[in-house]
Amino acid sequence: MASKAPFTDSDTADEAVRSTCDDASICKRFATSKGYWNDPYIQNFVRQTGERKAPEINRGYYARVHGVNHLLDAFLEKTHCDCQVVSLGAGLDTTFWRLKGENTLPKKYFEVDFPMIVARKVHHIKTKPQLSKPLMETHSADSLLLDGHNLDSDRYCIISADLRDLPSLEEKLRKFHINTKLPTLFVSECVLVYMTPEQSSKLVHWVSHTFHTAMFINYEQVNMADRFGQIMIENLQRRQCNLAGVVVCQSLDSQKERFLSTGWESVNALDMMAVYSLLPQEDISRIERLEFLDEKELLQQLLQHYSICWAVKDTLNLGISEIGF
Ligand SMILES: C[S@@+](CC[C@H](N)C(=O)[O-])C[C@H]1O[C@@H](n2cnc3c(N)ncnc32)[C@H](O)[C@@H]1O
Repeated sequence: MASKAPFTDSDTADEAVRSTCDDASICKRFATSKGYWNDPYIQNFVRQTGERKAPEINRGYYARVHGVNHLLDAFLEKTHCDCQVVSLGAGLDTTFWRLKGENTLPKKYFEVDFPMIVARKVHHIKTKPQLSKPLMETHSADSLLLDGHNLDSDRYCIISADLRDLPSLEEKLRKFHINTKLPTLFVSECVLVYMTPEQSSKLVHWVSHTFHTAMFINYEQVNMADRFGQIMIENLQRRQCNLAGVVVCQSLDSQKERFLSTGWESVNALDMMAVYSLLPQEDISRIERLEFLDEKELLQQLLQHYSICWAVKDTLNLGISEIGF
């Protein structure tokens, strides 16, 4: 009889990486409860805990969510939603429901994460009408697949896969009818940093060589070689969370190089301090009135240690290389 593989270090390491999904959604839920932005869906995935988050954390998440959404919405506009979106390491993200509510859904919205995270997400979708109802509205045929490991419908698909296993990821995306000829946006938020540089390079190389017209938005750490960056690394290591790809997070140039060396036509990168200053200032004034911020310097340091990098390959000449802040 085949015996079950023993529990390994990599199981512990992957468990620590999966737990970052809860960090993100708990922080997003807290920030929305304070009024930083509106997300009526996230409460279905995470309960409000008594734990408070510091104002600089809330502002950091505001910049992250608005920065990524700004680029994502621009891509949907340029392609008139005649496109696909693939959210890598999507966790408990709620963007599908936002886009459904705003009537800007792409042709199909894909998400990928580890099987355990997908199982949790699918369970919430099955049991919460606020999540399942919009999904059913976008689904015409009676071929909705909803098992513990995947969800597939006309417009929304959640796939269990390990992003480090490219052949398996590709097979699953094709099984769920990804169309490599349709303009496709890939999004990752603090995901590639948990893979080795070789693994993330292979992934971004595969995207640029497989999709005719594509964009990749990557939000993650930057300037990690300084003292503040070292403290961030040590804090995560204390939770057994190893940043296997941290060498790519040394600078904006090293972030860009990952894409320039893998066949993308144009690449841009900004740290989140710059993004924060380029977001609509009327809304920034509103959120800055929500909570008193004592530690202005800490906010600055935090924002200088995260970045958005976006890369484009525009074979169809849709003008997506013009997208920016
Ligand atoms: C920091 S969380 C971000 C979640 C979500 N995108 C958000 O911003 O709310 C990172 C996510 O990436 C997933 N992830 C990391 N490495 C992965 C891998 N090799 N394969 C699949 N998912 C992975 C984790 O499980 C987790 O859900």
